[in-house]
Order: sequence, then structure tokens, then C-alpha cells
Amino acid sequence: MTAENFSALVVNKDDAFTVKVNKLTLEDLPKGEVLIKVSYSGINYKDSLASIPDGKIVTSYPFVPGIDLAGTVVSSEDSRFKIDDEVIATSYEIGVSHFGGFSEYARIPAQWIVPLPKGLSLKEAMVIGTAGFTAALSVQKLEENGIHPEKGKILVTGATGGVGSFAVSILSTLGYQVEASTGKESEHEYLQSLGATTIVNREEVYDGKIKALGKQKWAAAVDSVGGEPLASLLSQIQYGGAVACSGLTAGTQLPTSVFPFILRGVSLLGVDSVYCPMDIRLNIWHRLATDFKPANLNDFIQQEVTLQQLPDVLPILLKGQARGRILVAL
Ligand SMILES: CCC(=O)SCCNC(=O)CCNC(=O)[C@H](O)C(C)(C)COP(=O)(O)OP(=O)(O)OC[C@H]1O[C@@H](n2cnc3c(N)ncnc32)[C@H](O)[C@@H]1OP(=O)(O)O
Ligand SMILES: NC(=O)c1ccc[n+]([C@@H]2O[C@H](COP(=O)([O-])OP(=O)(O)OC[C@H]3O[C@@H](n4cnc5c(N)ncnc54)[C@H](O)[C@@H]3O)[C@@H](O)[C@H]2O)c1
Repeated sequence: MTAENFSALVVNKDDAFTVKVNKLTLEDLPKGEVLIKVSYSGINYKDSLASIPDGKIVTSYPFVPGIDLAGTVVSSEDSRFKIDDEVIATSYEIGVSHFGGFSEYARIPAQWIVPLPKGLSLKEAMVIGTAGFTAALSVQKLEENGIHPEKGKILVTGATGGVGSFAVSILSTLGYQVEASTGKESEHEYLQSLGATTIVNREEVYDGKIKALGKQKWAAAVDSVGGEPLASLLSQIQYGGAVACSGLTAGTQLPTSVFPFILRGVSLLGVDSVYCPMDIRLNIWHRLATDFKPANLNDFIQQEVTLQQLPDVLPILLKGQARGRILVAL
């Protein structure tokens, strides 16, 4: 592989929808000040959506998905970055309308790039990826809204997924009692190893009925599932509690009522990693390298795959079969 002729995963929508590894040249890459030799990427739910015809993520074809990448600067027209700097680039338009991380090279605007923080390797940064970043942002939002370990148990939904696994681990590292909700009987040991204090089945959160108000079970929740489970857990949050909402794996509609908000003062906190401002972004990556950093990041790796394996593994997240993170080594 050379910069003149390198491999990338290309999704295309001609007569048929295709997802395959192609050869690209630097001329194929979009505009940007910094050329990066990509070392690692990872798979997020959004990347799996980008690899199906009706995923509503990719804005034009042919396209290279991958919302996350970490690598080494090859050339830079911006004084903030120089050759051989190790960097992370996630979110913004990357993997949506700007060619992303499922590629041996990426050209990225300097204002979207984060210097690799001390305390993380490129590989560790991509084990964390947008999923871990979103979990960290969710926990920080709860802190900012007065949630601390003495308040009581914190629920994490979709606990075995990328966002969920990191939420369990970060909350446990900070001394919270974590109740992990999962539909996967086989993954209880995994969740305990990440620091879950207790594990509940999905039905404990949502049994098919959404009450206006239910028993007050949790001080707060990190939710990446959305839909009816989110509506149901909102009615079971303690007085003055908060819920950080980041995802939609169970659906986009939120059939709740005003009661948790007006009778219990519950706060629903929106979490967006994509356009998260750079000052907050730098601080979150710093925390992920220090007080939020899990003891053993290898525990989160479900699988390490190559570009060639991506067409087969991308659907795993859409089937709800994720356990932690799938790392992509370039
Ligand atoms: C890592 C982060 C994640 O995983 S987030 C999960 C993945 N995201 C999704 O599944 C969202 C995909 N988008 C959609 O389904 C649609 O665009 C939704 C949000 C339903 C809106 O559809 P529709 O009512 O047809 O309007 P539209 O597409 O014309 O957009 C309306 C305005 O909203 C904006 N918008 C759209 N998508 C995003 C986005 N992802 N982030 C921020 N803004 C978004 C559009 O630009 C548009 O605004 P404007 O009119 O251009 O000012
Ligand atoms: N807001 C943001 O900035 C942001 C950032 C990252 C991810 N997300 C969103 O968060 C969600 C999770 O992303 P991820 O990368 O962790 O995905 P993932 O596939 O790794 O994890 C999803 C988890 O949800 C579980 N799940 C699926 N359907 C469910 C249901 N009906 N009820 C309960 N649990 C269910 C799965 O078993 C899995 O554990 C996605 O919707 C993604 O789009 C948002």
C-alpha cells in the first residue's frame, strides 16, 4: 500500500447497493488541511446504518464510511498539526458527507482534529471511539445536573453495546452503583467484569406498559436505547433525577407524558457527540485518558477486524448483537 494506491471500504448506490473494499488515490479524498495515515477505526451503530441502503446517514455516493479514526499526520497545511503527530478525528461530517475512517488514508479539516491525549494509545482511543466518548459525555451531563454516587443507583440501558459498556465502566470507576439492563443472558459476567453492581432484564425497565409514574427505582440513567424503554424508565426515576439520552436502538418515538417532569422534577438531558463543541470535546478526551479511563480497555473488544471483514461484521450492531466494541485495524 502507498498513499498513491490505498484501500478503503466504499459503499455505492448504482444499479445495486454495494459495500466493498476498493483502491483509492489521494485525489479521491475530500478537502482538508491534514492528511492522516489511519491506524485504527471502530464500528458505531451509525456506521452500520451507513452501510445499508435506507440507513439515512450517507448524503452522497460513492462514499467511505467510518465516523471514527485515529492515526498519524502525514502532511499538514495547518500550524496546529505537524508530520508524525498522533491524532483522533471523530464526528462532524466524518462518515456522513466527508470520507471517513474505513480507509488507510483520510484527509480531514484541522478544526475537527483532536491531538491524542497523553495516557491513551491510538488503539485505545479507537477502542473508546464515539461510543465511549458519548458515554463519557452522558456521565459528565449527569454530574453537571447534580448526580453523584450518594444519590443512589444509576441505570444503564443497552448495557452490552458500545455506549452502554463504557457507561457501566465509567460510572463504576467513579464509585456509582450501576444497574445494567440487558436482554442478553449470556453477557452477565461481561457486565460484572465492567463494574455493574446489579444486572436486570430489559423487562424490569419496560414490561410492555408505560405508566404515568412508577416506583422510584433509579437516581439517574444513561440511555442509548430510546423509544418505549426510555419512556418507561423516565417514569421510574427518583425525585430530582436525570436521564442522559443519546440513542435510538429501540426506536425514535418517545411516548412519555409530562408527569415525570412536572411531578418529580426529572430532567431529560440530550447528548450529542457529533457537534459537541471543541472545548468540551478536548476535556472529555482528557477525562477518558485520566479519571474516566477503564482499567483494561482490551475487555471491551468484541472483535478486531480488517477492512476486508467489514461487510460481514457491520450488520452485527443492527441485529443488536454488539458486545462492547468492534475495532478496525488498518
Ligand atoms: C453518532 C451519532 C448517532 O449515532 S445519531 C443516530 C444516527 N442518526 C440518525 O439516524 C438520524 C438520521 N436522520 C433522519 O432520520 C432525518 O434527517 C430526521 C432527523 C428524522 C429529520 O428528517 P426530515 O424531517 O426529513 O428533515 P431533514 O432530513 O430535511 O432535516 C431537517 C433539518 O435537520 C437537520 N439534520 C438532519 N439530520 C441531522 C443530523 N444528523 N444532525 C444534525 N442536524 C440534522 C437538517 O440539516 C435540516 O436542517 P436545515 O434545514 O438544513 O437547517
Ligand atoms: N447522540 C450521539 O451522539 C450518539 C453517539 C453514539 C451512539 N449514538 C446512538 O446510541 C445508540 C447505541 O450506539 P452503539 O454504538 O452503542 O450501538 P451498539 O449496537 O453497540 O449497542 C446498542 C445496544 O442496544 C441494545 N438494544 C437493541 N435494541 C434494543 C431494544 N429494543 N431494547 C433495549 N436494548 C436494545 C443492543 O442489544 C445493544 O446492547 C445508537 O442508537 C446510536 O445511534 C448516539
